[in-house]
Amino acid sequence: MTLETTSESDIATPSHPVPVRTEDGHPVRNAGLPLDLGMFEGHAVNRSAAERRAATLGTRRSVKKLHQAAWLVNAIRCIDLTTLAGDDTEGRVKRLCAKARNPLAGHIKEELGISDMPLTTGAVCVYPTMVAHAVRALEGSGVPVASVATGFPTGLMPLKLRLEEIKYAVDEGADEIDIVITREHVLRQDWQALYDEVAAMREACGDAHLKAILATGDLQTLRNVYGASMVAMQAGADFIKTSTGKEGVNATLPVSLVMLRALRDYGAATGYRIGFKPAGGMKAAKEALAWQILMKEELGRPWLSPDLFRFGASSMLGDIERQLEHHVTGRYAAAHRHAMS
Ligand SMILES: O=C[C@H](O)COP(=O)(O)O
Repeated sequence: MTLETTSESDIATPSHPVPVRTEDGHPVRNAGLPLDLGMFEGHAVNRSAAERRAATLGTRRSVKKLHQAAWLVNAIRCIDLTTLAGDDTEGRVKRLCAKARNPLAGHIKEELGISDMPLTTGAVCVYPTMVAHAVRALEGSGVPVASVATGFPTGLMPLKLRLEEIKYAVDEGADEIDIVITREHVLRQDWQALYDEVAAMREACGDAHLKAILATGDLQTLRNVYGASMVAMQAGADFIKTSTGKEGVNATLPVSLVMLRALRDYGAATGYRIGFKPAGGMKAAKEALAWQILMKEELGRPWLSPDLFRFGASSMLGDIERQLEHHVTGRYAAAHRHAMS
């Protein structure tokens, strides 16, 4: 099974290359930079060009039918399987973790010829008080636990408490922390305040990786999206993420394109490879295809791996499994058969 498209571009050669992996094989973490407004102020974003570019992704037949199954299996590897609901319970988290360990039914894996492939989701993503349940349920699986923190989803809490929340989630065993930024800092163009808060959050994370949720649906302009992406990376974010899933508008392809261009520009300037996580509202397998095509065409093959790419989704896995079942049997299963995703 291969991941083929009609076109692909690799990230520009960085002017300051850094090693891609550490000696023990882990990706080198972004060390950040001092705040540098010159990297984004005055940067124009052409909304209609971004929308036109995004619109072609869903319509071009750039993933041939034969390869679609491989792309869908790859999407599973990159899902942060998520539950972020007010009525979350230990039982729900345990069921989600069981699905993360074993995301695809045995007969589908068998028909696809991947029975021996160790397939899991990229992570499980939960609220801080659910982290310990997830850590226990995922023990020995290698599936990381991600926790939202910092007053998710709005972030409107004193910074001291937001930093305490990060430390709590890390102490409970979270490997990754999905923080939210203060949207007002972006809307007021107070880049120093944004930089300082994300840098403090990165420090509070310690060894846990920081994913910076920009809540792009609240940021008003694509220029703000580009600036916020750049400042989050300068402050040391390991991933930039579009949305909480709770804004009026969540992940969209045009916004993702702007974030990826920022990520590419930051990579070209520093050599650091930053991850990207579109999140919120993605439910269909065809969306998993469109986003992966975007990643491959904008950044190249390394950004098709869970080290550098995640989907934040509570209900996309079910449709992916359904499409794969159709691929191998020619029939669609009822949606409730793949309910826990
Ligand atoms: O970070 C993940 C999102 O909260 C998931 O959003 P969703 O429930 O719309 O898939």
